[in-house]
Amino acid sequence: MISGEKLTKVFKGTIIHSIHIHQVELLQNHYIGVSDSGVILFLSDDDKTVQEHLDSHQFQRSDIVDLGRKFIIPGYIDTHAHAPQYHNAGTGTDLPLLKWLEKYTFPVESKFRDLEFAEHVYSKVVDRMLRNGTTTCCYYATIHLDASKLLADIVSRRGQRGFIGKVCMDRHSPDHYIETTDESISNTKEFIRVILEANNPLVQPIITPRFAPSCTNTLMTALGDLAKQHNKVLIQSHLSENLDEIQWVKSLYPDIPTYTHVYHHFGLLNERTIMAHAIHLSEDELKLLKQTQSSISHCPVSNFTLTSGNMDIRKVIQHDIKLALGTDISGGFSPSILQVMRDSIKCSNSCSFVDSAHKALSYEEAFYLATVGGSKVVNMEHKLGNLLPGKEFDAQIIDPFAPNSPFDVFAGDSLKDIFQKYIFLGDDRNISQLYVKGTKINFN
Ligand SMILES: Nc1nc2[nH]cnc2c(=O)[nH]1
Ligand SMILES: [Zn+2]
Repeated sequence: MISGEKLTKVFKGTIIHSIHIHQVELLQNHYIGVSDSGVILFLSDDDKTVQEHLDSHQFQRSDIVDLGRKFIIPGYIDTHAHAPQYHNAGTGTDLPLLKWLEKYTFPVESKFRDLEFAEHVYSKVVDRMLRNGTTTCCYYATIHLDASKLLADIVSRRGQRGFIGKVCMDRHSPDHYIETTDESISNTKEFIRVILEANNPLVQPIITPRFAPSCTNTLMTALGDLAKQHNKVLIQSHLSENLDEIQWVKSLYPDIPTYTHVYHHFGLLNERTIMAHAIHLSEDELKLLKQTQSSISHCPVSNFTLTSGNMDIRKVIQHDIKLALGTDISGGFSPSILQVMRDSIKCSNSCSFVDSAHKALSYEEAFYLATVGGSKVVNMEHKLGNLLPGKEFDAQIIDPFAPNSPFDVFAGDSLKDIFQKYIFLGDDRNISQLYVKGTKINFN
């Protein structure tokens, strides 16, 4: 038992979560108890054990919430999303990365100097992410300090867990959307200071060089130094997404062997680093990511939409690189990690068409990546990812029989069938309740 904690919530019914990449546990007739501080105190189907917990906390059996035909799963972890780009989600899907950045993305991001506009879009994106079951999100904001603070504030007010990055870009960017090197460094320092001082354990800063081409060597060096100084703060960037981008990096750094080595050169690869996309990596680059304990955020919806390519997920898993999923709003058009899970399976299926040795990703593995995988990538596997005792209760109550549910359950369907139908066909209509650290989120 975890001492000193007051038991405030007990649910009885089906709990579904991952322990290992190949294994989803479907636990029926279980009890899960949550403390007032949002920590899971027990998860058990043993009557005697449960009764002892209830007795020691003087918790009345009549206060146990029976889940009925609903089930509890962990909240989803989106390890790569651009909050300002939510404004464009579902549009501008006709261009590859570099043209897409120039035509659609930089123009919309530049509008976030206007705090009223920022408040409007940021409130919508955080609500939309929560509505889709994302309890933790790694957000890129924009270059604007005030709007980035505002995003952190909105995430905090709505009760989501978030890593918020003020984007850094001091070169190769349009005149209307660029910062000086000094501004980028001093505003990043200020942003980190303000977020850390706010002292909300759910909301953390994340160091965010947009990608190597948009940061000068001076800026990259300063961000590497900052990462060393703040040795708990995560780092996020983009890596090897598009062939033209890779060529560009090669021309900028002819003396550095690979794109991945560029980040390493500036001290930006370590166990706190999340690299989005990482599609076209060589063996040496995969080895470097593993050696530095850096992570990959796999963003297949975006990779299909921007025609960036198929990441070979099996290769990444075989290299034992920390791996999770990202929506990459709005390169990816969907805010739903369920959609990302489905596209990760499709991407892997299509890898198997050209490589018969490629074992396609299962839905169980995709679910693991969306939950436990995410927790490892944000270095919070001791607190998040599944519903084991001692972890924090970031959870979704899923109702497969919700009114207007997008799928049907038939008499012969097993629990496993129902869960699989939810993974492939479910959506926000199936989310009955959402919790972050034991606190129920009110949907707007
Ligand atoms: N998908 C994606 N790739 C990028 N590379 C640099 N910036 C971006 C971005 O905003 N989205
Ligand atoms: Zn991105």
